Amino acid sequence: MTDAILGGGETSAADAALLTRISAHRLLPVVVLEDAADAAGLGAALVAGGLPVAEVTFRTAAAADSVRAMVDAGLTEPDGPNLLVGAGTVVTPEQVDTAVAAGARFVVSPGLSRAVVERCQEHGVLVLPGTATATEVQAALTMGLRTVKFFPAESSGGVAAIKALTGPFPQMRFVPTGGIKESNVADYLAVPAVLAAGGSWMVPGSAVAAGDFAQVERLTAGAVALVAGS
Ligand SMILES: O=C(O)C(=O)C[C@H](O)[C@H](O)COP(=O)(O)O
Repeated sequence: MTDAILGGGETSAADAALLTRISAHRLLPVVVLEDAADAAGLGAALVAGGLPVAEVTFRTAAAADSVRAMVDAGLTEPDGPNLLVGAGTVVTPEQVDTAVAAGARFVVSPGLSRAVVERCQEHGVLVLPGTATATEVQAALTMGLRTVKFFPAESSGGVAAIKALTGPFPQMRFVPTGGIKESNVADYLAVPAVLAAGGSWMVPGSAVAAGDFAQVERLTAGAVALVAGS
């Protein structure tokens, strides 16, 4: 198989650079914000905890404003906190437009949608669509992708499933998400095909709602320490 047959290899240099950053952090915090007023504090807590990356899920009405608030607070400044902000739970092309306009640098989907992938490609924004089966991974490959989310990771076979998928798809890299926590994250990160692991345990909704960013920072620092070297 060649890249020509498969619709082109991944990625622009910009996408490759973002993947390198995500890979270096090893973790992709999945953030749910009900109120954009909490976004800057939450982003700052992630930065202070040593994990300057956030996937802001478009499950809430506050998502786009939350992304914008992080940008407006200066958190994404390359010479400053250098927080890498993306959008999660993006399921329609219109949401891609909204997320990109708000300042999202990457887009994550729970599933694989050609319409979403193509809209991201039109914007030139990195997309990590969800896959859970060989059929979906193969479809992503034909869309020119080489890195996908593996979701929902634990209930889709976990580490064993990812290892099995790397047999027929040695060129694919995975960002497993869903059911990953402190107790199993190292098992995922030990798989060479795993670029980073997504999770929400360092950003509990209760702490965010209470404005307890010190707790978020503590949990984030703990997560960073846990995966150091893995
Ligand atoms: O909605 C999406 O697009 C998602 O990305 C779902 C999240 O990946 C999971 O909700 C995170 O899973 P937990 O770490 O188990 O909380």
